[in-house]
Amino acid sequence: MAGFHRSGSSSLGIKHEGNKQSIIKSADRWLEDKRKFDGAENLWRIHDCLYDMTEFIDKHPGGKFWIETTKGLDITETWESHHISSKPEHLLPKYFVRKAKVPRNSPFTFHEDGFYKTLKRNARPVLATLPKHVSSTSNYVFDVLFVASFVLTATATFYSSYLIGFAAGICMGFALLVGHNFYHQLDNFRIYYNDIFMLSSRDFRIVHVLSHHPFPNSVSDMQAYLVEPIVLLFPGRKCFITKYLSYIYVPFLVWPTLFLSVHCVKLYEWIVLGNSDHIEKTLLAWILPLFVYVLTKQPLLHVMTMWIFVMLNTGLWFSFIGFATNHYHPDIFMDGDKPRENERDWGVFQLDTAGDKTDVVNTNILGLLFFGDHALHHLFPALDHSVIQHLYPVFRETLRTFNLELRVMGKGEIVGGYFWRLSKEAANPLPPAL
Ligand code: HEM
Repeated sequence: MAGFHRSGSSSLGIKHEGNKQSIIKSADRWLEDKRKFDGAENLWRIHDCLYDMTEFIDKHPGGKFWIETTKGLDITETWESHHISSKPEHLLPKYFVRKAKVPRNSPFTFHEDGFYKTLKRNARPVLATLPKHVSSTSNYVFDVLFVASFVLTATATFYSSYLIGFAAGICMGFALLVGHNFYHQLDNFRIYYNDIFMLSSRDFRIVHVLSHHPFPNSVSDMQAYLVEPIVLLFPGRKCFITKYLSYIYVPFLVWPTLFLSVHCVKLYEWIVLGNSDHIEKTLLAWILPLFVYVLTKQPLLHVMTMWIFVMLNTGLWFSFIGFATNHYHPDIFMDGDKPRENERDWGVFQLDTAGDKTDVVNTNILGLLFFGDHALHHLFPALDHSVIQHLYPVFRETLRTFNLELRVMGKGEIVGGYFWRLSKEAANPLPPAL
């Protein structure tokens, strides 16, 4: 138990070195570390086969990014969960190169008669009956929040109102929470809204889509160890400061400054260290202060002060809803806890590591704003929030078939559970149960 998060060992048996990195972790380091253990031999690995997808990069209907970024990785989990139709399976043999030489660095299974594959098959006919425009609600909500964030920030600056600045921060926080819906989908222009609000679309797609989603709460989940050793979520020995003071410094210091700190590190790497990789995406964040400066004609210092104030509130709101919820209640499995003995179905693991909030299950817009319908989103991340609503009947039926339950908790329980997790050292000795 002691020092688990520092040694990087995993009760699931996953090898990864990510949590040995410095405080501000780099998404590219995560990719590098994973390549070392995936046995993909500079190709693309899916289950135990290797494929050469080079020719397919520009042809991928889900966009170039996914294939280009994942060269040299085992993409089994992401591939399985981001496609529901059987089209990709039929296409795959065309790119087959050879069998992999080493076993997968992942304990998860996708058996045809297991929970996840059964759910996927059950979902297909439901999805086929849904009209195409069903997902447009999310687009409208995101567009409105995007425009409102600009208007509120400009108004706050013009009237020097920190109250309006606070509202702008909340609005932008919601915009980023809704924006999360779009990261998983095919390449689309709306992901750049997030860059403008200081959340790098490239980094977040790696940290969240390629790392957190396939391997939630495991040593390979970069989101869970992102700010180690300041925020320690895994079981293991914690020093006095992290154990007793994180209740204070996490919500009042780490959350508000999250985006600004990462942004400053990126600027430092560019200006001082000369690393200009993807710098154009980082610089998109300056569109907002530039717009406010030109529109309001206020002194630059005032524009910058208000922008920073808005971003502090954005970080706070986004982190409060995003991090303090869903994954970290001490009853929820965290790598280091005792895992299930014989059940390694990937879908069951998603249920073991995700919690749902009582008041945002099956509520469409509320779900979109507050990270609701979390378990279903984890099972089908590429589906728009407005679409996953329609899967509840087959989801519940499949849960019954496999004698499983959806883990639903009250808001207070989830938030309290997060802070309890910050100080919890002992690993859970019993496997998770649903
Ligand atoms: C990291 C790996 C991958 C990710 C994250 C990913 C993601 C996606 C996404 C988001 C879509 C759009 C889904 C939609 O709008 O309904 C998609 C579509 C698709 N992808 Fe991928 N993809 C990956 C790898 C692959 C690979 C290796 C293949 C090769 C067979 C592939 C074949 C397809 C096909 C054929 C579609 C169209 C599916 C359909 O029309 O039903 N993808 N992918």
